[in-house]
Amino acid sequence: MQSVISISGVSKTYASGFKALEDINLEIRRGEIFALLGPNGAGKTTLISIICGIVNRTAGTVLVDGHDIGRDYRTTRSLIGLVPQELTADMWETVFNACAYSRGLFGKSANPGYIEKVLRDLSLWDKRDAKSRQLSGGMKRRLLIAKALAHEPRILFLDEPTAGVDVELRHDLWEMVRRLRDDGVTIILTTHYIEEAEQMADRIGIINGGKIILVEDKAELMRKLGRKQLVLELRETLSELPSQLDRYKLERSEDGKRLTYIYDTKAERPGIASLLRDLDAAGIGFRDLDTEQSSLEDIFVGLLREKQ
Ligand SMILES: Nc1ncnc2c1ncn2[C@@H]1O[C@H](COP(=O)(O)OP(=O)(O)OP(=O)(O)O)[C@@H](O)[C@H]1O
Repeated sequence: MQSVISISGVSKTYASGFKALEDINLEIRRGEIFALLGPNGAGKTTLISIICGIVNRTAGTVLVDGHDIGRDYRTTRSLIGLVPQELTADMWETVFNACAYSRGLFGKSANPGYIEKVLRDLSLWDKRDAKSRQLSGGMKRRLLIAKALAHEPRILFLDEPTAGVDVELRHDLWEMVRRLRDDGVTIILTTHYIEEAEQMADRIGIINGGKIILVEDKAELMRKLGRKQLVLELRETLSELPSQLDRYKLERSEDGKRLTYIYDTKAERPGIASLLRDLDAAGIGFRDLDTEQSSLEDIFVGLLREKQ
């Protein structure tokens, strides 16, 4: 698939001397939902800000739809809609006018019908004459999205779109993002909510300490690293694991009351049946058992630990 954003060799050292990004190479595919996942301070906002031309890079190149962000700033910026992390809105402007004004900033001719559609999609039409300061926090966030969409961008950046929003709005946003993607808009979202990446993304990039440590199809990532664990609550405390169980690489809890078996869900023989038989043969009884799918969170935490 063709890249809509090509980032090569991008580094950023802030004036303070802090190196926020180091040699970032990343291709964003046209029409995908790409989640940039990373802990606080990883460099997500810095990277987005560079692509949007808000922060200058120290080294490297960024092409947006084939245009250089330095040389063709006006073109690249007009292709992009940015929903910032912080709630900033022109307090005195009405919802409708704020959107119409945003559109005008990009030199697009007025199109009240389009603005109406955006506001309706975001359930803001009823509030079109309200001033921003009269909106609730969730509505302000919707307004930021409406403003970012007002000039019909082909690429939408959402920086922590659901930080501090309620579950309902979060699901509304996810639905809207999917609709935009269906219309051919490329979406890049940053998040540290793993659930968000898991729910939404086609591909996931993990960034930590200013470096991209992994980029992968979400499904592939979950498949490759997706493991399940079986936890057995033992009937009696086990002080030592009998050697005939070695091949299962069981993990014994410190208090000896629990055994954990990690298995690959894709394996032809995950080995559960034989484990239970062998436990029985070894005289180890259990009173309860539970299985857990390792989530993207486990994968993420595991990866960060590995890279440290
Ligand atoms: N203007 C600045 N001057 C100096 N350092 C900065 C500046 N802006 C950001 N940084 C530092 O760069 C690093 C990356 O910040 P950035 O905001 O890109 O992280 P982030 O991944 O978006 O974090 P969060 O999830 O908390 O939003 C942080 O250590 C931050 O303190």
